[in-house]
Amino acid sequence: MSVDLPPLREVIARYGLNASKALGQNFLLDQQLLARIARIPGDLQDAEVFEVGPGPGGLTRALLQAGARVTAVERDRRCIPALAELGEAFPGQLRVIEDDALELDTTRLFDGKPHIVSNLPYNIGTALLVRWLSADWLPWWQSLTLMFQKEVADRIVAGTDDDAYGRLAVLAQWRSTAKLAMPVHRSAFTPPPKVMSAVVHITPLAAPVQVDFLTLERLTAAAFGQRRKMLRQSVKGLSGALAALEAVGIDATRRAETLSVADFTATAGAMTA
Ligand SMILES: C[S@@+](CC[C@H](N)C(=O)[O-])C[C@H]1O[C@@H](n2cnc3c(N)ncnc32)[C@H](O)[C@@H]1O
Repeated sequence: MSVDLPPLREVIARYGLNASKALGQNFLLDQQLLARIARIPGDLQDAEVFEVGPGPGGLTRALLQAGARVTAVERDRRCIPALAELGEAFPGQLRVIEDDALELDTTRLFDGKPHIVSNLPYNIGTALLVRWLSADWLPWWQSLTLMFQKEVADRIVAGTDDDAYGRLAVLAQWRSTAKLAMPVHRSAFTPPPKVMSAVVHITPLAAPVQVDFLTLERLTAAAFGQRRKMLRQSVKGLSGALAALEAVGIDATRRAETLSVADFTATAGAMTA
């Protein structure tokens, strides 16, 4: 849809949206880049999208222009009038909620399963991701398209051969496919952050193994908490972990980083069997 909108810099100036470091505000203003991010989840015509931290609304515009129905949660009250103005240009397509995304109950917000698309505030990005990965057995979302610091993105998509492989990779990949969709240079942001960024695209596997998420979280926290130690040392304080390793035939003298995602799910499964 082609709608005439004021340049984002003008919106920022008009509503006095000076970037706040405490709120992790690094805005994206390049509409072409934003349109590319909005294309990552696929065709969004009439799709439900959940966005955390719309700020002045750059990514929100791109999502609305792609035909999505967007529910956006923003903690910074200064952004709300700018977003209300944006909503007027796309009647019936934008719902803005002023709240802290960490406090918001998303269970009753959507009719179907939304795509979650966000340029996340870096300070809460990992916490939100782990929550979205853990919420239910069958996720309440269709896909996640999320901007992270490049170093965090690498940890999410890492395979066993990568230095970045660890707890986050296992939690992201045990029932999903996680891919690096797009690197984003620090100069694309206003103000530019110190580090590079990347967009990660996560989609649920069609037929994942069933595992208790909390058990998997505890197992990976213990195993990677002391990643250079043998498993028999690192997980010995975790009830049932050593017996589970033996039950699934994993040698406890191995280190956590040598176990595949499937090894972790099998062990967590044996711990709760
Ligand atoms: C990295 S900026 C992204 C802004 C905009 N989406 C863009 O791409 O230019 C992160 C946004 O998240 C908002 N934010 C920070 N903490 C939040 C929280 N706990 N809940 C909701 N929004 C939050 C900030 O105010 C900011 O607008």
